[in-house]
Amino acid sequence: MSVLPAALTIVPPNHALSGRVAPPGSKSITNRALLMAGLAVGTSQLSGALKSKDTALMAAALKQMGVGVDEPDETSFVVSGSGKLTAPDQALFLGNAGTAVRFLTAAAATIDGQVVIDGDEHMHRRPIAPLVAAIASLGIDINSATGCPPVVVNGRGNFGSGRIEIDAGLSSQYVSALLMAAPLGAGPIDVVLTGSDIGARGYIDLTLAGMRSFGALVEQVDAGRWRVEPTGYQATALAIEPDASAATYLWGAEALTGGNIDLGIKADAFTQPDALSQAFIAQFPNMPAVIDGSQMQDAVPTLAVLAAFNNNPVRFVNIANLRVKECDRVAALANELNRIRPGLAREDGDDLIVAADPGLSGQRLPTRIETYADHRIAMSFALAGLKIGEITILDPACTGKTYPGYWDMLSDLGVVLTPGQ
Ligand SMILES: O=C(O)C1=C[C@@H](OP(=O)(O)O)[C@@H](O)[C@H](O)C1
Ligand SMILES: C=C(OP(=O)(O)O)C(=O)O
Repeated sequence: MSVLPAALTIVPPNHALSGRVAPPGSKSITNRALLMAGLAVGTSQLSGALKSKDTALMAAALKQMGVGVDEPDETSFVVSGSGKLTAPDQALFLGNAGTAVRFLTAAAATIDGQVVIDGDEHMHRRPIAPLVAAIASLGIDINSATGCPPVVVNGRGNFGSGRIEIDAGLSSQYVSALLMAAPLGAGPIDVVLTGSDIGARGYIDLTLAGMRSFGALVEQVDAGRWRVEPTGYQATALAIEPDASAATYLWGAEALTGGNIDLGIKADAFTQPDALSQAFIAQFPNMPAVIDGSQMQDAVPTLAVLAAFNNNPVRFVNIANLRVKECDRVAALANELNRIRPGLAREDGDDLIVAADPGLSGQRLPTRIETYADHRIAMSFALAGLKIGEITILDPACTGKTYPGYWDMLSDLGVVLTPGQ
C-alpha cells in the first residue's frame, strides 16, 4: 500500500494466517548501533537494520552532527565517524522517538558547543528530568524548562568522570543513554541506580552487548552499578536481529487464527526483552490470570488485545511506565477495548484488567479504534480485527514509527484491508 488511507477496516480472514514473514530489524538495536557507529572512529557496516521513522530521525540527527550515513540498500547503513560529534547548526528534531531523544541527550553532552534536542507534541509530554539531572551532576550545563523536551545542552567536549546517579523508575533508556555516552568520558565513569525500579533490564543488556561490539569496556559491578572505561568506540560490522516487539503481532496473529507463521528466527534466539512474551502468547487461550508486564513492556498492548479473547480474565501488573510511552497506553488500551465492547477492560490504579470474552470471535462489532499516534495501539488492535468484523484502525500510517510494512505484511498473509470510513 503506497499511500495509506486515513482509516483501514479489517476483514476477518476465514483462514489460519500462515506463511513466511521477515519482521523488520530491531528498533532498539538499530538506534543503539547508529549512535555508537556515529561516535566511533572509522566506518561501520550495519546490516539487517530497521528503516522506519525512528531510525531515520536518529540517522538525520547524526548527520547534523558531522557523521556520514549512507544507505546502500533497504536494510543497511554505512556509518562513518571521527570519534567525536560536532555541534549542529539547528535543533535536533526527533519526533516521538524515545530512544533517539534519550540516547542523543547524553551523547550531545559530549560535544564542545550547544545542542538543542527537541521532538513533537507527544515528546513534549515524555519526562526527561532525571536524565538531565544526572548529566548536570557531571558539571555539564544542561536544562529542560518543563522536565520534558526540548533540552538545551552546552557541552565542553567530554562527558566528565566519576559517579553518576540515576533514577530510572520512569525509563530504562536513561541508563542506556548514560552508559553509551560514558566511553567518551575524561576518565572512568560509574553509573549508579538510585532506585530498584528500572523497567525492563533486558534493554540494559542490549546496551552492554552493543557497547562491547563497538569496543567499549563496560562491566556490571552489581545489580545497580556499571563501570565504563574512557576507551571511545571503534567502528565495526554488526548484523542486527529482527525486532522482537514486531514479532509479537505475528505470534498474536498465529495464536488468534491457529496459523503457523515462519519468522525465520525462533523466539528463544532473540536477545530483546519482548521475546519473553512469546511464552504467554503460546498459552493462549489459557493465558494466566496475572501477567507482570515489567520485563516486556512493549508487548503489553499485544497481550492485552489477546486477553480480550482469552478463556479467563487477565490482570496486567507493574506496567505504570506504560503511561509515559508514545501515549498513556494503560488508558488507551482500556478505552479502546471498551469501545469494542463496554466493560471489556478497566484500570485499577496502574494495573489493567482485561475481562476475557471468547464469544467476541465471529461477531460484527463496528468500532473505530483511536490510535493516539501510537504505532503499538494501531498494530495490536489490528489483531482484534482478525476475529471481529468491522474493526477500523484510525491513522494506520502511525505504524511507520517502527513497522512501515505492517499493513502490507497483513495483506500478504491474505488479510483483506479496505479504506475505512
Ligand atoms: O531501550 C530501548 O530500546 C527501549 C526501552 C523501553 O523504554 P523505557 O526504558 O522508556 O521503558 C521500550 O519501551 C522502548 O520501546 C525501547
Ligand atoms: C515505547 C516505545 O518507543 P520509544 O520509547 O523508543 O519512543 C515503543 O516503541 O513502544
